[in-house]
Amino acid sequence: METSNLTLLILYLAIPSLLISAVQQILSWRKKTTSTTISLVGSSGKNLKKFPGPRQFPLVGRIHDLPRFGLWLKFKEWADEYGPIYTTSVPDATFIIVSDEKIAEELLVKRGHIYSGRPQIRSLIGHKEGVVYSALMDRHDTWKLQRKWCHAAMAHAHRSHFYGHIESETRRFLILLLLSPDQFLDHTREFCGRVMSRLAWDDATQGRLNGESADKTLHCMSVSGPITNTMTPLWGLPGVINPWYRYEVQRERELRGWWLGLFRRAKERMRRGELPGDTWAYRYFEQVLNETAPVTPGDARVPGPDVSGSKPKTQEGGRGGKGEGKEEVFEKKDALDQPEKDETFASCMIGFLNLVGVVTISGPLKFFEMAMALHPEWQRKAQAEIDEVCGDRMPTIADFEKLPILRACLKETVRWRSGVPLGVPHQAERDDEYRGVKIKKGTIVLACEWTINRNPIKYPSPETYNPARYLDPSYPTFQAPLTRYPNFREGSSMHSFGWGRRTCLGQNIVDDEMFVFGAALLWAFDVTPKTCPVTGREVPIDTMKTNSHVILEPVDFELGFRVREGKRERVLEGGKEFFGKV
Ligand code: HEM
Repeated sequence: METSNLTLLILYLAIPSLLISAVQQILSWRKKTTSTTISLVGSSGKNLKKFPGPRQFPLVGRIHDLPRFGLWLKFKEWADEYGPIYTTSVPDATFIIVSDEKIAEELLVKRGHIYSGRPQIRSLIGHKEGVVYSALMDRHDTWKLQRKWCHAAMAHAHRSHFYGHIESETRRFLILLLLSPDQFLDHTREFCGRVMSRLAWDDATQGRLNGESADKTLHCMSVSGPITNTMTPLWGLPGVINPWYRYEVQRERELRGWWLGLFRRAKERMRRGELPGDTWAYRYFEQVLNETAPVTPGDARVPGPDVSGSKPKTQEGGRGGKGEGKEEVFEKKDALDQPEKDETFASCMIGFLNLVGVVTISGPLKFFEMAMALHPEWQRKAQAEIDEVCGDRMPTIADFEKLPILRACLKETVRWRSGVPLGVPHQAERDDEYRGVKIKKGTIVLACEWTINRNPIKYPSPETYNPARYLDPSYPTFQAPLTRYPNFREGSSMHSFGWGRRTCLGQNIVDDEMFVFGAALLWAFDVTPKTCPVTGREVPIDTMKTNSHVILEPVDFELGFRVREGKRERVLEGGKEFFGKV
């Protein structure tokens, strides 16, 4: 059948479902109008308040002028018009959009016991229930177990500064940049994918796939993704004529199968005593052997105590753990024969942690590369600092305290071009009232990061890329001592990582990974805009051109990377671990 015929057939079949949904909408709208009218007149006879916001239209709310791409820009425009808290709606959902840190704090942190659910993303199957995407689950036992485990695993790895994986992958990245600078966007994302895959399974070869898979998943969960995320009634079409549903079933099956395969391969290596101790998989299997691993809720076994303080199985700078405790592992190997549902639970828990850590970091790193090219004055300041501290050796996390200018450049990058510009939506788990306004269970509360980052009082001249905000005491975001601040774990501007019970679990690795990558890049290379070989002019960079997922990466821009004097040999030397003699 030709595509156009197929489209006609789909539309033809979709019409009854859309009509039914429209009738349902009218009925529920009438019901809502009546109850809203009643609730607007309180027992005292006074009108009750409601939040300001754009005028809502019957059936559609404001769906017609919510762009599928760059939604945060529209939310900022409305914030300028309606203030720091306003309401809007689309069919099936009411939103409260918050653009002020204090209000977000009051709702999402102080009232975290109410506002910590996650709203339904239409095209992502069963995400609220679990077990696949912990960041998108409602606040139930599966989420609690996964969050607790991931939190402890991340904290444990951070104490060893991620076992040197970041430095080692950075050395590989630098050599790739030397060899094929035009592919810097791919190299940057692959770097992030490899760090995560090493941490998860000791399998860096999955790094590229990790990025691609994260990209596909993000597409499916974004407003800009499948049309069924906005035209939600289409999701109700029967499976045979529902290409979006069929695609999603297949995609999720592949994702889970891939994670389970990696999990089982790691388990086999654990049985043979060959899995390094510097991986999250090792940590989990060790807990299974000690019967303290978290298991699927409802399982007869109860999860044991948090074992994050257990002795690390790595040695400084080395792989460690290989073969350690080998005999004991063999003796107890039957304990690793788990029910499939426990394997699914654990493989998704580790798999998702590994997936979420790829583009969340590669987006900000790509923006950092862009910012350095556009602001050579800041690049030079950061390089002067790096040269003084590190000289001929590549920077490592040990240089953290001594490189505040570099840290300020990184921190300002995440403010200037947010990686998660909408924030991640929270959902009211029950009815509530805030500042005299009733908020219904199910309302979606969005603290819009893009707008919060543009508060002119906290961030004067917010559109300007200005790392001095974190270095100069005259700015409201400055914090001392500069040996410690700015960073991505604490202090000012932590709103970038979300709120309350759902706060990001990746802050530690963001802090280490962005620091080492940024410092090493500027140590080895000068980053410039690209010069067109034909015209000799600079190729313009559109700093707003990004994908439009919930997590942003800049796209379609070119840069030049010139190895700095005396650094070529050093870079080649550092890459030997991966490439031998290049
Ligand atoms: C600059 C990079 C990053 C930014 C800006 C960021 C931001 C965020 C935000 C805004 C949320 C939602 C918080 C909320 O709902 O209020 C979140 C959640 C989360 N992040 Fe990150 N993130 C980053 C990197 C990472 C990394 C590298 C990892 C893991 C390796 C990670 C793991 C998570 C997880 C697991 C959640 C879900 C928490 C939950 O729902 O319980 N993030 N992050």
